[in-house]
Amino acid sequence: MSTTRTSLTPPRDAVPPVRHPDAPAPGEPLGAHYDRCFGCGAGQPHGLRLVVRAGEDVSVTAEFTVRPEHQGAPGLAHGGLLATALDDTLGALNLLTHTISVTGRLETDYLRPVPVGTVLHLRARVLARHGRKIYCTATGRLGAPDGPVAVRADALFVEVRVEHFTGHGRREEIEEAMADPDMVRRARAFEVNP
Ligand SMILES: CCCCC/C=C\C/C=C\C/C=C\C/C=C\CCCC(=O)SCCNC(=O)CCNC(=O)[C@H](O)C(C)(C)COP(=O)(O)OP(=O)(O)OC[C@H]1O[C@@H](n2cnc3c(N)ncnc32)[C@H](O)[C@@H]1OP(=O)(O)O
Repeated sequence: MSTTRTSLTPPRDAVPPVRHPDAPAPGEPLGAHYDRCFGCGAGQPHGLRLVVRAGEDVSVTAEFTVRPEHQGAPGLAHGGLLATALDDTLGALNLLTHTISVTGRLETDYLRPVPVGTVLHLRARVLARHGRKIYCTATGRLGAPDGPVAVRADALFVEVRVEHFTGHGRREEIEEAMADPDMVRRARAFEVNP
């Protein structure tokens, strides 16, 4: 892979994103894309347990409460975990567009420290799409949806087929996921999305 692909600015002929007609209404919880996801899964005891909701247009909101196990310095959240929270919130946009895409590039700005105990209010939205490339952006605000911005990210997600997971994931987790009819139904439904 080339290491020179740095632009996160959508090209001129990128198209606006489309919210899928079956996407949950604004304010509705989106649930986890995978129960054992480190970001949003309820079945992941060590995870961030993000609570994600559909937003307006092609956007989502999420809340993340910073716990003591998330520290990088005394009393402050670890930057990598904050990037994870942004990444997972961006990933939840898949549930609005009915697309399966993965992070290709994530560029994060850390603007303010985030103390333990903070509720970080995250918002992500898709800016544009160009072929398989999905350009999106996210912010994390301290304490309230209109609080000061502590972290932000621009990202490029790349659409993949379900074989991305079945071909690369460890066999035992893939078999477990394939045994879950909801998971398989969702994956297939997303794949036929034009
Ligand atoms: C039963 C199984 C169920 C499976 C699940 C089903 C349903 C769930 C539904 C949704 C949930 C889906 C995902 C999870 C969501 C959230 C979790 C948070 C998000 C993550 O945490 S997700 C993990 C981290 N993520 C990775 O683990 C990716 C590793 N990586 C790769 O797998 C490849 O690298 C890939 C696929 C990215 C590309 O590979 P590829 O071979 O398919 O495509 P290619 O390289 O040709 O790129 C195509 C075009 O993207 C441009 N491009 C690519 N990479 C770029 C970069 N870095 N910078 C700038 N541009 C880039 C190229 O320049 C080209 O552009 P152009 O078309 O203009 O030439």
